[in-house]
Amino acid sequence: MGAGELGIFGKMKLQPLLSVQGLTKRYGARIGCADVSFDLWPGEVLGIVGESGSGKSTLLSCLAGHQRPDLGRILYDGDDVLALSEAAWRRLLRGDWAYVHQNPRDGLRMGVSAGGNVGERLMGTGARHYGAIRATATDWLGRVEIAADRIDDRPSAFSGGMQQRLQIARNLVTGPRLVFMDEPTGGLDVSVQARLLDLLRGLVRDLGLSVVIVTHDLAVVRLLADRLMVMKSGRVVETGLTDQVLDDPQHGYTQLLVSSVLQV
Ligand SMILES: Nc1ncnc2c1ncn2[C@@H]1O[C@H](COP(=O)(O)OP(=O)(O)OP(=O)(O)O)[C@@H](O)[C@H]1O
Repeated sequence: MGAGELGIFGKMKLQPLLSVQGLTKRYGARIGCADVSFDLWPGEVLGIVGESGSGKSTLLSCLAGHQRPDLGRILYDGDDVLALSEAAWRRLLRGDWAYVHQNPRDGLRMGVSAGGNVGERLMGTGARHYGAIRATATDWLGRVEIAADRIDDRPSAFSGGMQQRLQIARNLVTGPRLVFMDEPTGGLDVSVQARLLDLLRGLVRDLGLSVVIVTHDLAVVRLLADRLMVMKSGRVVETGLTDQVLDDPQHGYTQLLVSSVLQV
């Protein structure tokens, strides 16, 4: 293939969107996560599962820039994100990356209206026209099944499920390419969880999102994740296609996890 032909393809799908190599984070003598490596391809959903204390949150917080790993590399679109300038980091976090917290209060501004929560993130990427921002916010509230007449209400007046859907709208309004999710359905009633999962699945599919999702709930990854990574004591013990791992687990720990013998 000549150089001209390569140019046609550019960066498109020739490299992973996210490439993680040897990521390690210790808390003193204790291991948070150790030597974690994986690639995430555009449009792929990777589920990270494991019992409490297995290192899922540590890994996610290092990936999303909430903590700095002790060792390892994180490449996003080929760029070393640990070497980015502050300004470049902020740009990434404002638009291209999104983070859905387990507790919507951690991802929303509770004193700002629902429309303001969505509009604020849009403004962070340069949107300035009030009418256009409000129209986009209204559209996004609709996409997460929040009635347009709630646009001026504060999230504190919303149910837990609505707050979580609003947090999702706030995150996705900028059209991020990479979304981190930390137990997005945790702490919700079972029926609310089912509706949220359905919504998330539709959005992920329609928008072609690349997602890293951490959960202890295997039903969540069964529905959402293309591929699974199983963690134990900070290390990856098994990876594979979701159905393969759940239906035919190879590692003893995964077998326990799947048979629900482990308290996760
Ligand atoms: N801030 C911290 N200081 C010290 N040790 C920590 C800290 N955060 C996590 N750890 C330790 O790191 C290891 C991994 O914990 P982590 O919270 O990442 O696991 P997890 O799989 O996300 O668990 P959970 O599902 O309960 O959140 C555990 O041994 C934990 O005690």
